[in-house]
Amino acid sequence: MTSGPEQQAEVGIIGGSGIYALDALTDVRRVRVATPYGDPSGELVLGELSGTRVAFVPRHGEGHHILPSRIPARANIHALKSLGVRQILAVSAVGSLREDYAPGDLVVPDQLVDRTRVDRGSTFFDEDVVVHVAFAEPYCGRLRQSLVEAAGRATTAKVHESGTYCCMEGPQFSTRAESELHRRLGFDLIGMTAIPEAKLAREAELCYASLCLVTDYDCWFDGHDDVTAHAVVEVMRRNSEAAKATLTTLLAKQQPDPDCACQNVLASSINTSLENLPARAAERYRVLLGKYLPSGH
Ligand SMILES: CSC[C@H]1O[C@H](OP(=O)(O)O)[C@H](O)[C@@H]1O
Ligand SMILES: Nc1ncnc2[nH]cnc12
Repeated sequence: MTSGPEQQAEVGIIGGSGIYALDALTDVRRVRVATPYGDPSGELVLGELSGTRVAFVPRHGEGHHILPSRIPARANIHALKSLGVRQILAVSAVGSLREDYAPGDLVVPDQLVDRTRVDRGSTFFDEDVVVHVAFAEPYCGRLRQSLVEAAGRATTAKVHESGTYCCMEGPQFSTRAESELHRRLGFDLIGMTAIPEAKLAREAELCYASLCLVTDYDCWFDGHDDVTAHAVVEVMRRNSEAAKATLTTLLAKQQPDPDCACQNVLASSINTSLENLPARAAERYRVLLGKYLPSGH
């Protein structure tokens, strides 16, 4: 683990489309963090927000050059964990699949459906150790509640307390038939990035919640323009202050809960005996499994 309090953070913030920096951070320093899973999306920005040590990473990289299928989510989450982060707040632009979730609204999703198609590196534990984490509730309930309250206090935007986020592969947006299908399947939001981020945060025993900004009605709604990338970024440009104000307000009050189930999930999830774990595996997984490794490792 990286040492020195100035190299540590309590909360990780992952920025999405339109959120490539946090201007309100003070005492800022940039760090390059190496991980067993390669390089994160870029340097991590360490700083203080509302008195909380924060580490920020824009998932698409600065200048938005990483497509959803190639986001190095394992490296991003591992890097945040190695800096001491216990909670992750993720920000995303999403399309809406229902009329009452309108562009400009904020949504804190409570459910997630994985409709990605390619291997995005969706587990840390891909050799020597087999882990099956519980994922019935993919987001941390406590952190979601804090986001909902903070958004209500910090903005005048409409805040929706729940929703099912469907993660598609992209990078192309949906056809009209797919958009209709997603609606009929009961999904509320469409995006391309919550998977594998949420799965990996759970495996890393981090509380994880997402603040979604509705940018469009995808392409199902007669009378509304079909989504384009430029339209998404333009709506984000107009509404990103609401997301940033929500984060600032949340961090002024939020305390990590060491007893949260998210932070102890591996206690009931590791199938492999760690007694005779090869040394190179212990090394690879030290940041993630440290507290479960037998002494001597
Ligand atoms: C720029 S439009 C499509 C792009 O926006 C969303 O990204 P993020 O979740 O990082 O805000 C969507 O998932 C796509 O990656
Ligand atoms: N309509 C849409 N589909 C997929 N990802 C999105 N991100 C923002 N709007 C989106």
